[in-house]
Amino acid sequence: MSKTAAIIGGGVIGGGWAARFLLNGWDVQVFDPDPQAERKIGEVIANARRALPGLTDVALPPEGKLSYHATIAEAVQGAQWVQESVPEQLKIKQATLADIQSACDAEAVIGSSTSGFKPSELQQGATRPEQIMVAHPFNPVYLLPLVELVAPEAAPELIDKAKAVLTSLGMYPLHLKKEIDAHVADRLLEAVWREALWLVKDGIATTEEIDDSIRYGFGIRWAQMGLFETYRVAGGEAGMKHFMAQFGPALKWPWTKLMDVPEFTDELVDLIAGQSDAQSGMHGIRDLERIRDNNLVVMMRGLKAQNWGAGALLNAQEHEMRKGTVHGALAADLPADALVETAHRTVPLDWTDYNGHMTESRYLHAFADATDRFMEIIGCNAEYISKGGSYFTAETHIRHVDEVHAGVVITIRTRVIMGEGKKMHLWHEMYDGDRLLATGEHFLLHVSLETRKPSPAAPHIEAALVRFAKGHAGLPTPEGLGRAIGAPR
Ligand SMILES: NC(=O)C1=CN([C@@H]2O[C@H](COP(=O)(O)OP(=O)(O)OC[C@H]3O[C@@H](n4cnc5c(N)ncnc54)[C@H](O)[C@@H]3O)[C@@H](O)[C@H]2O)C=CC1
Ligand SMILES: C[N+](C)(C)CC(=O)CC(=O)[O-]
Repeated sequence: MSKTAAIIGGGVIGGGWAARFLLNGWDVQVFDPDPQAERKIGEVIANARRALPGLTDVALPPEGKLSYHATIAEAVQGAQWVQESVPEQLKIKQATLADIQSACDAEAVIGSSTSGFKPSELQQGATRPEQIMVAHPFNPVYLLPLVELVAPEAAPELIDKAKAVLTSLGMYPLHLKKEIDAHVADRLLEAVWREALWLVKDGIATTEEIDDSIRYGFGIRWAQMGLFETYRVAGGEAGMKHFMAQFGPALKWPWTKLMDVPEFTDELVDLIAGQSDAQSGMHGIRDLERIRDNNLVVMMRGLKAQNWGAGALLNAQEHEMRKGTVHGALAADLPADALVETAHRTVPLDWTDYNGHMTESRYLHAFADATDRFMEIIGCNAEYISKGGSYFTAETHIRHVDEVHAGVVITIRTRVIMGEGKKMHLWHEMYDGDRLLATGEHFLLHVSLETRKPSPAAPHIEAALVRFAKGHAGLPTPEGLGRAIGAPR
């Protein structure tokens, strides 16, 4: 069944939602009265196409279909998810939700992107209040996984459905059981924002100095452990109680201005905007978005390698994406006489270099991942390795045949040239569609991780390897096999 999302309001946040759904294979139907909406959403989606597909090491499904509609009633037709992202004004939101409910499927999830309104406020006057929930995302919606889901009155099945959809989009639904103004994350952000305004107004620090105090320090820390886990570590061996004993008294000192809000005068707005222009005005907004996205991709892929926080979420998404596909299959599920597809992934943003194409070390990275996947296929998986058997690479030869850029989906197909006893000789071919990009020839030895010396592979692994070696022996010899760099002497 095709999956359809309706995006009502396609500004910064609606555009981000449109990209998140579209790039995960959903059809997206947009309504926004702004005549510039199509252009603006197109620019957000273009940014998302650069950044999102390379986050995981498995390619996303083919993009869905994007369409623009003249009315809300038309846009919500057939949608299983309707996301409202109109301006943060209660009256506009309530009127929009009423229009949505008069035309949408009664089974659809209606999510509101509201940063601050409670579901009970949004639901006032609604025909089916229990269908409306807060689904508060974070900018950029196509990269950041968090969605605060607030729906105290919704049926548990609707919540489960909403969680399942968001998870399938690679998002992290944080289900809050109680409604409160500004939910949880914006309460925290608001406290920091308020304090920062005071610091500028009082002439203590500039916008740039405040940003530096975040991005060179606790901002990096928060991205991986949050507040409480970070402070637990800061308590040292004595832990959280010691931390609280040490810093608890400071709560009573005048370290914050709490609810004391600076008056929002033109002077303050000009002061902040002027300092912000001086700090960042040399970059256009789309440039800043791309800088932000590059940094987020690199950070999230770093966390992915650690299998931690937002990175662990990417690994879980990838695991689901592999299920039931050739990328989750094992030897017995695959024909012995055909090359084995060991990778199908998008070239991530951080794999390119100053020449504007995939940098050479990433060819080895991609081939090494393909070898790992082939090892998994023949049974040399994490469990087997934890018991002390594995393969070490003894020799590698890579040929760079053609260029490839970030965002391109590459496929690697693998052939066993020789596989018997301890020896495994693999030949990888990397393609963009039919275009050969590179080949990788790798010779590996099975080893004991205890002695660090070559050792026989377990019988089931050798059998799986031999099966492919025999099946592949009948295929034509690949061009370039066994080649060395023929330097004149
Ligand atoms: N900008 C941010 O950082 C975040 C905003 N939000 C929330 O998302 C919602 C939207 O905010 P933004 O995207 O930032 O605003 P925005 O101003 O960028 O976009 C709002 C869009 O709604 C359209 N619009 C206006 N009236 C409409 C109507 N009656 N029907 C359909 N579309 C209409 C406008 O043409 C515009 O494209 C707000 O509730 C906001 O609190 C949530 C998370 C972060
Ligand atoms: C400023 N804001 C309240 C609209 C911010 C959010 O709601 C979340 C975010 O992306 O920072």
